[in-house]
Amino acid sequence: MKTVRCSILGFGAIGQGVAEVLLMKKEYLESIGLEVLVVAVVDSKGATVNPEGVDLADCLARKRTVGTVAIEKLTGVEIIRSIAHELVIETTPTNIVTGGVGLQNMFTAFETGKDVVTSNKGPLTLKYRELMEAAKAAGSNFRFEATVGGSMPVINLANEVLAGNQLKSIKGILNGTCNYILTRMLEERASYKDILTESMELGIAETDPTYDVEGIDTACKLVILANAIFGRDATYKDVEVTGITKITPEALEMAYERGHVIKLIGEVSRERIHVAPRLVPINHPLAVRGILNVASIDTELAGEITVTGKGAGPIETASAVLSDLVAIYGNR
Ligand SMILES: NC(=O)c1ccc[n+]([C@@H]2O[C@H](COP(=O)([O-])OP(=O)(O)OC[C@H]3O[C@@H](n4cnc5c(N)ncnc54)[C@H](O)[C@@H]3O)[C@@H](O)[C@H]2O)c1
Ligand SMILES: N[C@@H](CCO)C(=O)O
Ligand code: NA
Repeated sequence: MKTVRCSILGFGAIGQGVAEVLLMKKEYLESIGLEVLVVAVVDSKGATVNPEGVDLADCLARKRTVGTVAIEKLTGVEIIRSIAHELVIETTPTNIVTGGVGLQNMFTAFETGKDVVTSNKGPLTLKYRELMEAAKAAGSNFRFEATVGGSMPVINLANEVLAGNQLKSIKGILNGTCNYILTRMLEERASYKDILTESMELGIAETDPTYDVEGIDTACKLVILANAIFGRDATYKDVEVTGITKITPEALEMAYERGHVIKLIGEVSRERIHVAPRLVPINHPLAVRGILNVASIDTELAGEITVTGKGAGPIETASAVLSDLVAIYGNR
């Protein structure tokens, strides 16, 4: 049995989803020879630490009742430096202005030779090249399938499953919150404000939901795809961005009467990165509903390959974190 010691930095919707999935998948992980021991859980107020393994069920219960896991006043960086472990699971909020605490966590993880699996888009949007170089210099694994499309495989699909195939573009819906809002505004005439509030309660919206509705979140994901799949050196400023805040129920209904839905469509190629609301025919493969994401990958050898799946949500996103963890440590 191989023991993988890890920290979970950020214990909101996704950090808690990861904890639940690690509890659910304990037997499966053992069946492939892995014992995953969480040695520290950190939120904005502090940490729970145990080098022998924290009690995840207790952390989840305390987070729900008391609102924090803080027992010790330790930050992510302090945990990374002081507690022996192999893997940092980084799920703090996305911040595309400074990279947030996630950027420091990731650089410190690589500095100390640790692997990183993350759902946090900020650091990858701002400093992709620097992070890759730091990971490479340290000989660390760095995987981030959860950053784009949540549970929907796209980064590993493009780079691993489709290896050798030159890719021309990726086009699709990469924000679950916007798709949920647009779907329910059209189908139930629900109010924009109510659905946005519900999205926050469901744990699918960003910590700052303007990131979702202004198209910023989709832009970040396109930057990650541009860098990770198309070999570009892009940052947020390379993206043309329009969000969904000006879409009215009347516009959605008028489009529908003419056989179309309005979707927030992102597209990335070697030449251009852009996101904006676009008309999509009702029966088109990109016309997915609710929190679903979809990505159409235009390939050199295989034509278009389209995937769809839940783009947000704690357990769904944790499924991508789990697959990255297994890809690093499992004997597949
Ligand atoms: N919610 C989703 O469906 C989803 C899906 C894919 C990716 N993501 C990304 O995953 C990350 C987490 O999203 P979330 O929905 O869980 O956000 P959230 O706001 O629910 O949780 C963020 C957590 O980070 C903690 N935190 C804040 N500042 C911190 C600090 N300085 N040190 C330690 N912890 C700190 C908060 O206490 C909270 O526990 C974000 O980067 C987001 O973009 C979210
Ligand atoms: N807020 C994001 C989470 C997934 O990255 C969304 O709604 O798609
Ligand atoms: Na994904």
